[in-house]
Amino acid sequence: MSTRIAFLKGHGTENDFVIVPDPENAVDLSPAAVAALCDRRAGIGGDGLLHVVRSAAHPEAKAMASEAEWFMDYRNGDGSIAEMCGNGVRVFARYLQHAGHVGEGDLAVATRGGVKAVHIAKDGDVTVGMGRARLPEGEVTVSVGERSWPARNVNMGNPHAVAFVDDLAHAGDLFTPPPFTPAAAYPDGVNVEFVADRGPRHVALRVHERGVGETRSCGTGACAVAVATARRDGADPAVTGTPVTYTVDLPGGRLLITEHPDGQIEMTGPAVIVATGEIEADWLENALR
Ligand SMILES: N[C@@H](CCC[C@H](N)C(=O)O)C(=O)O
Repeated sequence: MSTRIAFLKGHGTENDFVIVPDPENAVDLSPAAVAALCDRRAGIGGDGLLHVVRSAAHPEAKAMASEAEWFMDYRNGDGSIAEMCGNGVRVFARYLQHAGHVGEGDLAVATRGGVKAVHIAKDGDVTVGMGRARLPEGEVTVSVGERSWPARNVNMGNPHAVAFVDDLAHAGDLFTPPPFTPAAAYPDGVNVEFVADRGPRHVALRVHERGVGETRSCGTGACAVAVATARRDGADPAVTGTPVTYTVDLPGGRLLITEHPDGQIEMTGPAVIVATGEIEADWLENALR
């Protein structure tokens, strides 16, 4: 008889994830297995996968176990590993609540980008403390087809290139990675955000996610965009002593990003569990042949 592996499906502003609860880290999730599960036609489908493991049971998270019981082992849809996923943390927290591991209020989640403070509000929104942005110096250029734009290099634990455009349609087809220069700016690839103004402290973006393609939302991308836009507009909370909040519209919904005077960034938005099910282990084995 075929064994089955429990899974859930969830999304945060339509950045969607296959969720695999595996407290003792017993499920073998090779890059090929993750890519098969995230395949939208032959698998379950998702931009990425959230492997839910007790921190104490994962070699990369053991050191964080005293601060955070659960580790978000995040994978991109192509099976690659990323340092951080902002929407993923919110959906991960929603899963922990759904499974009865935590209630509303505050919790800590271990990630490859460190321990993140999360708040599950009564109204359903989930806020995550994303840490500080790093803004490496240097000129970066990104291209789509014949067009090129200067971009701001912003690191939110994972790398981003933020380009301001007049019209989001100019970014064209973002399924394939937009080429960038210089190559040395992003030795491990990059997430690319195209941003257009919508009003005071209000922007809209489209994104190509490294290891995925064009997605309908990217949490770290929204944070990178808020910081890049604030600096472009001459707003730096570290200088003024006043927090700055940007409304960021993405194809899949809206995120609110606040940067505090100490540089800490908070992101708030929805996180939804859509379905629960079982993966046929035989199917997965065959898919990997
Ligand atoms: N969707 C995520 C970002 C996921 C990681 C990214 N594709 C990378 O490779 O860095 C988010 O919500 O932040």
